[in-house]
Amino acid sequence: MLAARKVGKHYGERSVLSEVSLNVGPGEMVGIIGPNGSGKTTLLRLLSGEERPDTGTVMWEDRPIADWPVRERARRIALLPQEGLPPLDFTVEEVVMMGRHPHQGWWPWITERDRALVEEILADTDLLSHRWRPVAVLSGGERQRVAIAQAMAQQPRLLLLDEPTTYLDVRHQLSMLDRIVRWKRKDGLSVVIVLHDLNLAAQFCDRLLLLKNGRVIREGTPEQVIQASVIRDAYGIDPVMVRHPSAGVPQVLLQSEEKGFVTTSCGQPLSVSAP
Ligand SMILES: Nc1ncnc2c1ncn2[C@@H]1O[C@H](COP(=O)(O)OP(=O)(O)OP(=O)(O)O)[C@@H](O)[C@H]1O
Repeated sequence: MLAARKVGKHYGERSVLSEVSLNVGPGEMVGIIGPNGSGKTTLLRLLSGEERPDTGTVMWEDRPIADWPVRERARRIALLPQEGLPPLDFTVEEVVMMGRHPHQGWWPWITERDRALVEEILADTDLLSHRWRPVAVLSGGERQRVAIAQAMAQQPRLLLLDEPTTYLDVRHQLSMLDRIVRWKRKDGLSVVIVLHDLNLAAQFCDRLLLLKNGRVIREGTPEQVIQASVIRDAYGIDPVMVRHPSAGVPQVLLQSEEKGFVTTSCGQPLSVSAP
Protein backbone atom coordinates (compact mmCIF):
# COMPACT_ATOMS: atom_id res chain seq x y z
CA MET A 1 0.00 0.00 0.00
CA LEU A 2 2.80 2.45 0.99
CA ALA A 3 6.18 1.73 -0.54
CA ALA A 4 9.35 3.78 -0.25
CA ARG A 5 12.08 2.67 -2.65
CA LYS A 6 15.66 3.71 -1.89
CA VAL A 7 14.70 7.24 -0.86
CA GLY A 8 17.38 9.80 -0.13
CA LYS A 9 17.35 13.42 1.00
CA HIS A 10 20.00 16.14 1.09
CA TYR A 11 19.92 19.51 2.76
CA GLY A 12 22.55 21.51 0.91
CA GLU A 13 25.68 19.38 0.79
CA ARG A 14 24.52 17.29 3.70
CA SER A 15 22.93 13.90 3.14
CA VAL A 16 20.38 13.22 5.89
CA LEU A 17 18.74 10.10 4.41
CA SER A 18 20.22 7.49 2.04
CA GLU A 19 18.73 4.48 0.29
CA VAL A 20 15.88 3.91 2.73
CA SER A 21 13.26 1.39 1.64
CA LEU A 22 10.08 0.55 3.49
CA ASN A 23 6.78 -1.21 2.79
CA VAL A 24 3.70 -0.82 4.95
CA GLY A 25 0.64 -2.97 4.33
CA PRO A 26 -2.96 -2.56 5.52
CA GLY A 27 -3.36 -3.16 9.25
CA GLU A 28 0.39 -3.03 9.82
CA MET A 29 2.20 -0.85 12.37
CA VAL A 30 5.83 -0.05 11.57
CA GLY A 31 7.98 1.77 14.11
CA ILE A 32 10.87 4.03 13.14
CA ILE A 33 13.50 4.24 15.84
CA GLY A 34 17.00 5.69 16.00
CA PRO A 35 19.14 8.31 17.73
CA ASN A 36 18.47 12.07 17.55
CA GLY A 37 19.18 13.45 14.11
CA SER A 38 19.17 10.02 12.41
CA GLY A 39 16.51 11.09 9.88
CA LYS A 40 13.25 9.74 11.38
CA THR A 41 11.20 12.94 10.94
CA THR A 42 12.67 13.51 7.48
CA LEU A 43 11.57 10.01 6.46
CA LEU A 44 8.06 10.59 7.83
CA ARG A 45 7.78 13.84 5.85
CA LEU A 46 8.82 12.04 2.67
CA LEU A 47 6.28 9.26 3.35
CA SER A 48 3.52 11.84 3.85
CA GLY A 49 4.29 13.58 0.54
CA GLU A 50 4.98 16.87 2.37
CA GLU A 51 8.53 16.74 1.05
CA ARG A 52 9.92 15.09 -2.05
CA PRO A 53 12.89 12.77 -1.93
CA ASP A 54 15.98 13.79 -3.94
CA THR A 55 16.47 10.18 -4.96
CA GLY A 56 14.13 7.18 -4.97
CA THR A 57 10.34 7.19 -4.89
CA VAL A 58 7.46 6.97 -2.44
CA MET A 59 4.43 5.20 -3.85
CA TRP A 60 0.96 5.14 -2.34
CA GLU A 61 -1.43 2.65 -3.91
CA ASP A 62 0.93 2.28 -6.91
CA ARG A 63 1.01 6.02 -7.63
CA PRO A 64 3.83 8.43 -6.64
CA ILE A 65 2.73 10.16 -3.44
CA ALA A 66 3.54 13.60 -4.89
CA ASP A 67 1.07 13.00 -7.77
CA TRP A 68 -1.93 12.67 -5.47
CA PRO A 69 -4.02 15.89 -5.33
CA VAL A 70 -3.61 17.45 -1.86
CA ARG A 71 -7.27 16.99 -0.92
CA GLU A 72 -7.33 13.35 -1.96
CA ARG A 73 -4.12 12.75 -0.07
CA ALA A 74 -5.66 14.37 3.03
CA ARG A 75 -8.60 11.95 2.82
CA ARG A 76 -6.22 9.03 2.98
CA ILE A 77 -3.19 10.14 4.97
CA ALA A 78 -2.94 11.87 8.36
CA LEU A 79 0.38 13.17 9.70
CA LEU A 80 0.81 14.10 13.34
CA PRO A 81 3.94 16.25 13.46
CA GLN A 82 6.41 16.22 16.33
CA GLU A 83 5.47 19.75 17.41
CA GLY A 84 1.78 18.73 17.72
CA LEU A 85 -1.04 21.23 17.43
CA PRO A 86 -0.31 24.95 17.71
CA PRO A 87 -2.02 26.74 20.66
CA LEU A 88 -5.20 27.56 18.73
CA ASP A 89 -8.07 29.73 19.99
CA PHE A 90 -10.57 27.22 18.59
CA THR A 91 -12.27 24.86 21.01
CA VAL A 92 -11.36 21.19 21.28
CA GLU A 93 -14.59 20.18 19.52
CA GLU A 94 -13.98 22.64 16.66
CA VAL A 95 -10.42 21.40 16.16
CA VAL A 96 -11.52 17.75 16.13
CA MET A 97 -14.28 18.67 13.65
CA MET A 98 -11.60 20.22 11.38
CA GLY A 99 -10.42 16.66 10.80
CA ARG A 100 -13.60 16.22 8.69
CA HIS A 101 -12.63 19.00 6.22
CA PRO A 102 -11.07 16.74 3.55
CA HIS A 103 -14.37 14.78 3.42
CA GLN A 104 -16.62 17.84 3.20
CA GLY A 105 -17.47 19.82 0.08
CA TRP A 106 -15.87 23.17 -0.76
CA TRP A 107 -18.28 24.74 1.73
CA PRO A 108 -17.76 22.77 4.95
CA TRP A 109 -21.32 21.76 5.86
CA ILE A 110 -21.30 19.72 9.02
CA THR A 111 -23.53 16.67 8.64
CA GLU A 112 -25.25 14.63 11.34
CA ARG A 113 -22.78 11.87 10.54
CA ASP A 114 -19.83 14.26 11.18
CA ARG A 115 -21.36 15.25 14.53
CA ALA A 116 -21.97 11.66 15.59
CA LEU A 117 -18.44 10.65 14.63
CA VAL A 118 -16.85 13.56 16.50
CA GLU A 119 -18.99 12.79 19.56
CA GLU A 120 -17.80 9.19 19.51
CA ILE A 121 -14.15 10.24 19.13
CA LEU A 122 -14.34 12.82 21.94
CA ALA A 123 -15.67 10.09 24.25
CA ASP A 124 -13.06 7.59 23.10
CA THR A 125 -10.16 10.01 23.62
CA ASP A 126 -11.33 11.10 27.05
CA LEU A 127 -11.95 14.66 25.81
CA LEU A 128 -15.68 15.14 26.47
CA SER A 129 -15.04 17.26 29.55
CA HIS A 130 -12.66 19.51 27.56
CA ARG A 131 -14.82 19.96 24.47
CA TRP A 132 -15.63 23.68 25.03
CA ARG A 133 -12.13 24.67 26.13
CA PRO A 134 -9.84 26.55 23.73
CA VAL A 135 -6.93 24.36 22.63
CA ALA A 136 -4.59 27.23 23.64
CA VAL A 137 -5.23 26.65 27.36
CA LEU A 138 -4.72 22.87 27.34
CA SER A 139 -1.65 21.12 28.69
CA GLY A 140 0.84 19.55 26.25
CA GLY A 141 -0.58 16.07 26.85
CA GLU A 142 -4.21 17.19 26.46
CA ARG A 143 -3.28 18.96 23.22
CA GLN A 144 -1.61 15.79 21.98
CA ARG A 145 -4.86 13.89 22.58
CA VAL A 146 -6.76 16.53 20.59
CA ALA A 147 -4.28 16.05 17.72
CA ILE A 148 -4.90 12.28 17.63
CA ALA A 149 -8.67 12.86 17.91
CA GLN A 150 -8.47 15.21 14.92
CA ALA A 151 -6.57 12.55 12.96
CA MET A 152 -9.24 9.98 13.90
CA ALA A 153 -11.95 12.31 12.60
CA GLN A 154 -10.03 12.49 9.33
CA GLN A 155 -10.57 8.70 8.96
CA PRO A 156 -7.31 8.16 7.06
CA ARG A 157 -6.07 4.87 5.66
CA LEU A 158 -2.47 5.70 6.61
CA LEU A 159 -1.51 7.33 9.90
CA LEU A 160 1.97 8.83 10.31
CA LEU A 161 2.89 9.75 13.88
CA ASP A 162 6.03 11.57 15.01
CA GLU A 163 6.75 10.81 18.67
CA PRO A 164 3.07 11.01 19.69
CA THR A 165 3.67 9.88 23.27
CA THR A 166 6.17 12.61 24.18
CA TYR A 167 3.86 14.72 26.34
CA LEU A 168 1.70 11.90 27.65
CA ASP A 169 1.69 10.36 31.11
CA VAL A 170 2.00 6.57 31.27
CA ARG A 171 -1.76 5.94 31.31
CA HIS A 172 -2.34 8.13 28.29
CA GLN A 173 0.70 6.66 26.46
CA LEU A 174 -0.83 3.21 26.84
CA SER A 175 -4.36 4.27 26.01
CA MET A 176 -3.21 6.16 22.89
CA LEU A 177 -1.22 3.22 21.56
CA ASP A 178 -3.96 0.71 22.45
CA ARG A 179 -6.48 2.93 20.67
CA ILE A 180 -4.30 2.93 17.54
CA VAL A 181 -3.96 -0.88 17.70
CA ARG A 182 -7.77 -1.24 17.98
CA TRP A 183 -8.25 1.22 15.14
CA LYS A 184 -5.84 -0.58 12.80
CA ARG A 185 -7.43 -3.98 13.62
CA LYS A 186 -10.92 -2.65 12.98
CA ASP A 187 -10.31 -0.55 9.86
CA GLY A 188 -7.12 -2.06 8.43
CA LEU A 189 -5.34 1.26 9.06
CA SER A 190 -1.63 1.33 8.19
CA VAL A 191 0.54 3.07 10.79
CA VAL A 192 4.10 4.41 10.71
CA ILE A 193 5.17 5.71 14.10
CA VAL A 194 8.39 7.38 15.25
CA LEU A 195 9.12 6.38 18.84
CA HIS A 196 12.03 7.07 21.16
CA ASP A 197 10.74 4.62 23.74
CA LEU A 198 12.21 1.30 22.60
CA ASN A 199 10.08 -0.67 25.04
CA LEU A 200 6.83 0.74 23.71
CA ALA A 201 8.15 0.24 20.16
CA ALA A 202 8.86 -3.44 20.92
CA GLN A 203 5.42 -3.95 22.44
CA PHE A 204 3.26 -2.16 19.92
CA CYS A 205 4.94 -2.37 16.52
CA ASP A 206 4.74 -5.32 14.12
CA ARG A 207 8.06 -4.32 12.54
CA LEU A 208 10.80 -1.84 13.34
CA LEU A 209 13.17 0.17 11.17
CA LEU A 210 16.28 1.37 12.97
CA LEU A 211 18.02 4.41 11.46
CA LYS A 212 21.49 5.71 12.15
CA ASN A 213 23.06 8.61 10.25
CA GLY A 214 20.26 8.48 7.71
CA ARG A 215 20.69 4.79 6.86
CA VAL A 216 18.74 1.70 7.88
CA ILE A 217 21.02 -0.36 10.10
CA ARG A 218 18.44 -3.01 11.05
CA GLU A 219 14.90 -3.87 10.03
CA GLY A 220 12.67 -6.65 11.22
CA THR A 221 10.46 -7.81 14.04
CA PRO A 222 11.05 -6.33 17.52
CA GLU A 223 12.79 -9.61 18.32
CA GLN A 224 15.26 -9.07 15.47
CA VAL A 225 15.91 -5.38 16.16
CA ILE A 226 15.78 -4.93 19.93
CA GLN A 227 18.99 -6.79 20.73
CA ALA A 228 21.81 -5.62 23.00
CA SER A 229 24.46 -5.53 20.25
CA VAL A 230 22.17 -3.63 17.86
CA ILE A 231 21.16 -1.06 20.49
CA ARG A 232 24.81 -0.64 21.51
CA ASP A 233 25.81 -0.03 17.91
CA ALA A 234 22.98 2.43 17.24
CA TYR A 235 22.97 4.46 20.44
CA GLY A 236 26.42 3.83 21.95
CA ILE A 237 24.97 2.66 25.26
CA ASP A 238 25.33 -0.59 27.12
CA PRO A 239 21.78 -1.75 27.83
CA VAL A 240 20.51 -4.58 30.02
CA MET A 241 18.06 -6.72 28.07
CA VAL A 242 15.10 -8.47 29.67
CA ARG A 243 11.99 -10.14 28.36
CA HIS A 244 8.62 -8.61 29.13
CA PRO A 245 7.03 -11.12 31.53
CA SER A 246 3.58 -11.01 29.95
CA ALA A 247 4.05 -9.60 26.43
CA GLY A 248 7.09 -11.80 25.81
CA VAL A 249 8.90 -9.13 23.78
CA PRO A 250 12.46 -7.89 24.42
CA GLN A 251 12.73 -4.86 26.68
CA VAL A 252 15.64 -2.53 27.34
CA LEU A 253 16.69 -1.46 30.83
CA LEU A 254 18.95 1.55 30.90
CA GLN A 255 21.90 1.47 33.26
CA SER A 256 23.76 4.47 34.56
CA GLU A 257 27.54 4.53 34.41
CA GLU A 258 27.59 6.70 37.55
CA LYS A 259 25.20 4.82 39.80
CA GLY A 260 26.87 1.42 39.41
CA PHE A 261 25.23 -1.99 39.18
CA VAL A 262 22.76 -3.76 41.41
CA THR A 263 24.46 -6.74 43.01
CA THR A 264 23.06 -9.84 44.65
CA SER A 265 23.76 -10.68 48.30
CA CYS A 266 26.86 -12.61 47.14
CA GLY A 267 28.23 -9.49 45.45
CA GLN A 268 27.57 -10.78 41.93
CA PRO A 269 25.85 -8.54 39.36
CA LEU A 270 22.12 -9.29 39.31
CA SER A 271 21.54 -11.63 36.38
CA VAL A 272 18.58 -11.21 34.09
CA SER A 273 17.54 -13.43 31.23
CA ALA A 274 18.61 -11.70 28.06
CA PRO A 275 16.62 -12.30 24.87
N1 LIG B 1 15.05 21.75 6.74
C1 LIG B 1 16.26 21.31 7.10
N2 LIG B 1 17.38 21.95 6.73
C2 LIG B 1 18.60 21.51 7.08
N3 LIG B 1 18.83 20.40 7.83
C3 LIG B 1 17.75 19.71 8.23
C4 LIG B 1 16.41 20.11 7.90
N4 LIG B 1 15.54 19.23 8.45
C5 LIG B 1 16.30 18.32 9.10
N5 LIG B 1 17.61 18.61 8.96
C6 LIG B 1 18.73 17.84 9.52
O1 LIG B 1 18.58 16.51 9.12
C7 LIG B 1 18.99 15.62 10.15
C8 LIG B 1 17.88 14.64 10.45
O2 LIG B 1 16.81 15.36 11.06
P1 LIG B 1 15.49 14.64 11.53
O3 LIG B 1 14.61 15.70 12.16
O4 LIG B 1 14.92 13.86 10.43
O5 LIG B 1 16.06 13.66 12.65
P2 LIG B 1 15.28 12.81 13.75
O6 LIG B 1 15.83 11.43 13.67
O7 LIG B 1 13.81 12.96 13.58
O8 LIG B 1 15.78 13.51 15.08
P3 LIG B 1 15.10 13.65 16.55
O9 LIG B 1 15.11 12.30 17.17
O10 LIG B 1 16.03 14.59 17.23
O11 LIG B 1 13.72 14.22 16.38
C9 LIG B 1 19.38 16.49 11.35
O12 LIG B 1 20.75 16.61 11.40
C10 LIG B 1 18.72 17.82 11.03
O13 LIG B 1 19.50 18.88 11.57
